[in-house]
Amino acid sequence: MAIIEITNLRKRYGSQVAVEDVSFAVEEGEIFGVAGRNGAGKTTTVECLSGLRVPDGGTIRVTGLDPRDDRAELRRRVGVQLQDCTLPDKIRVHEALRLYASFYRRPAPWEELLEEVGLGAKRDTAFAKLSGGQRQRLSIALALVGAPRVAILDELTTGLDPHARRETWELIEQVRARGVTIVLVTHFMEEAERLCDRLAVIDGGRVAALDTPAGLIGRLDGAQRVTFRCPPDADEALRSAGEVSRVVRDGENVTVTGGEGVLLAVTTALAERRIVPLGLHVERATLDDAFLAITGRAATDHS
Ligand SMILES: Nc1ncnc2c1ncn2[C@@H]1O[C@H](COP(=O)(O)OP(=O)(O)OP(=O)(O)O)[C@@H](O)[C@H]1O
Repeated sequence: MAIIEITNLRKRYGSQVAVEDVSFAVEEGEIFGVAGRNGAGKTTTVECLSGLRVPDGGTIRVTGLDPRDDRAELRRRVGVQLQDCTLPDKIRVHEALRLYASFYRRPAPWEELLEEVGLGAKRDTAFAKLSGGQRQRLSIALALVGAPRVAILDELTTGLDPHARRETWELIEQVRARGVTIVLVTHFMEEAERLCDRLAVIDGGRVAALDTPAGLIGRLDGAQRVTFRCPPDADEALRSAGEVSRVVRDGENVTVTGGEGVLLAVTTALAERRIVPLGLHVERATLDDAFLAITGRAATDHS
C-alpha cells in the first residue's frame, strides 16, 4: 500500500518554477530515492511532502494525511533530516536528543537510539566537535526520535569521506529494517544503486523516469557490454542476434552492446558456429550511465 502519494505537484518561488509537475507513490517499507541534478526540484518536493512548504498545486498524502491540513500529526509520523541541518555549536549530543524527544508525546527511547547510530561514546561531545559523519548520524537520530513511520533524508552523505558514507548507508539499511519507510534525496548514483528499491529521477521540475535502479539501467540500449576476441566471420551472426544493439570490431577484438540478455545471445550465436570467444568479459552499465541518458548530464555535473 502506498504510504506517500504525490500527484501533479507544482511549486514556484516568485517567477522561478521549482517543481513543474511531479507525481509518484512510495510503498510502505521502501527506500525510495529522489535523484536529480542541482536545482532539479528535489528539495522543494520533499519539503512540500514534509509540510515545510505549501505547494501551489497538486495533491499530497502522507500516511493518508494532507500536509497542509494536519501539520501537527504529520510531524509525529514523519521524521525529517534536511540538507545542511545545523545545531548550536555548544549543544551536546545527549542534550540535542533529549530536547528533540521532548517535542513528542511518545518519543523513541533516545538512549537506545544513540547507541544504534553509533554515538554512545559521543553523548557528552559538543556538536561543533563532531566529525561530518558523526553529525550526519546525529541528524538521523534526531529524525528518528519521534518514532516516525516515514523518514525523509536529504543529501545525507554529501561531503562525507567514502568510509563515513558507507557507514551511513549501513545505518540507513538498519533504519529500514525497523520498518521505517525512507525517502532519500541524493545525487550520488552509487548510493542510489546500493540503497534504493526504486528511484524517481527529477529533471527540470518533472519526473523524467521512475523505476528500480536495475530497471533504469536495463532501459539503456547498451545496458551490457560483452568484449572478447574472435575471427570476423562471426560478426554478421552477432549483429542479427536478439538483444544486440551494436557490434564494434577493432582487429580481432569485438565489443557487443545490448540489453540484459546480450551475453546469452552472444554465446549462443558463437556456439552455433562453433566459435570459441577468447578473453570474454562482461561490463554492466551503471546507474550513472542511465542518469546521463535520462537527463543528458552526469549526476555530479553541477554546471
Ligand atoms: N527559497 C527559494 N527561493 C527562490 N528560488 C528557490 C528557492 N529554493 C529553491 N529555489 C529554486 O528552485 C529550483 C529548485 O530548487 P531545489 O532546491 O528544490 O532543487 P534541488 O534539486 O533540491 O537542488 P540541490 O540538489 O542543489 O539541492 C532551483 O532553481 C532553485 O534555485
